[in-house]
Amino acid sequence: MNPVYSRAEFLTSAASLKGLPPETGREVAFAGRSNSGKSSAINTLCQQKALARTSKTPGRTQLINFFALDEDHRLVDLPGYGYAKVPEAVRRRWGRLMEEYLAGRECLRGLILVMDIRHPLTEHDWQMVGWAHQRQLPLHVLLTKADKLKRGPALDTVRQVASALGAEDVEATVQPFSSLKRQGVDDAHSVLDHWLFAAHHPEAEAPEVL
Ligand SMILES: Nc1nc2c(ncn2[C@@H]2O[C@H](COP(=O)(O)OP(=O)(O)OP(=O)(O)O)[C@@H](O)[C@H]2O)c(=O)[nH]1
Ligand SMILES: [Mg+2]
Repeated sequence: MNPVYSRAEFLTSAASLKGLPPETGREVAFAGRSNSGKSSAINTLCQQKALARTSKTPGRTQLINFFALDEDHRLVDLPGYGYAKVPEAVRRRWGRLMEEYLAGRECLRGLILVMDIRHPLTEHDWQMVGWAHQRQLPLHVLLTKADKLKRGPALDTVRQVASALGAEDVEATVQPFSSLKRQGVDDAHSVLDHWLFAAHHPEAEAPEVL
């Protein structure tokens, strides 16, 4: 494991786009329904118990939480969605904040979409997929709480989700994950390493004219 993850520290919380930290380096955001296990996944991937606050009560916080791996690399815990008891005005505000963050944040290098393996691809999940697709942001799906299903049904769900995304022409990778059992940690680290730390490919850029 890349040692930067275990060195992660809370950086800041933002309630609006004005509160975002400066756009230095790269970041990867974790989005998902309330209670899907985003904060738990961040803690598991960083080998820390209480880096991101987890809760049995969904829909508590509407903040974007930033965790610094080092000066130039961040993991971002986005506010959860889909919680029925949230008032309409809060929901609308959430939509605007997410859309603007996802569309405008240039240092954002990829989106990890976290879904409970027993309830994948809700309407709001598709909205996140759509926003990522619009700016061609790489997308990786963590199907969390995989410990709640037997291996066969879990793998079936992985295939179903991959094919549902493929049918909409969305390029994405999909994996089972469990914070409880620490399942899928290496696969998720590979994706993060690639998005956050892989070198740019200079050949993909326009050649300099001498
Ligand atoms: N069995 C099991 N439970 C999990 C797993 N991951 C998270 N949970 C539980 O699910 C609940 C919600 O987890 P959180 O990580 O707080 O979920 P969240 O997506 O950050 O929720 P919000 O911050 O409200 O959006 C907690 O009670 C966790 O203990 C997992 O892999 N397996
Ligand atoms: Mg959370």
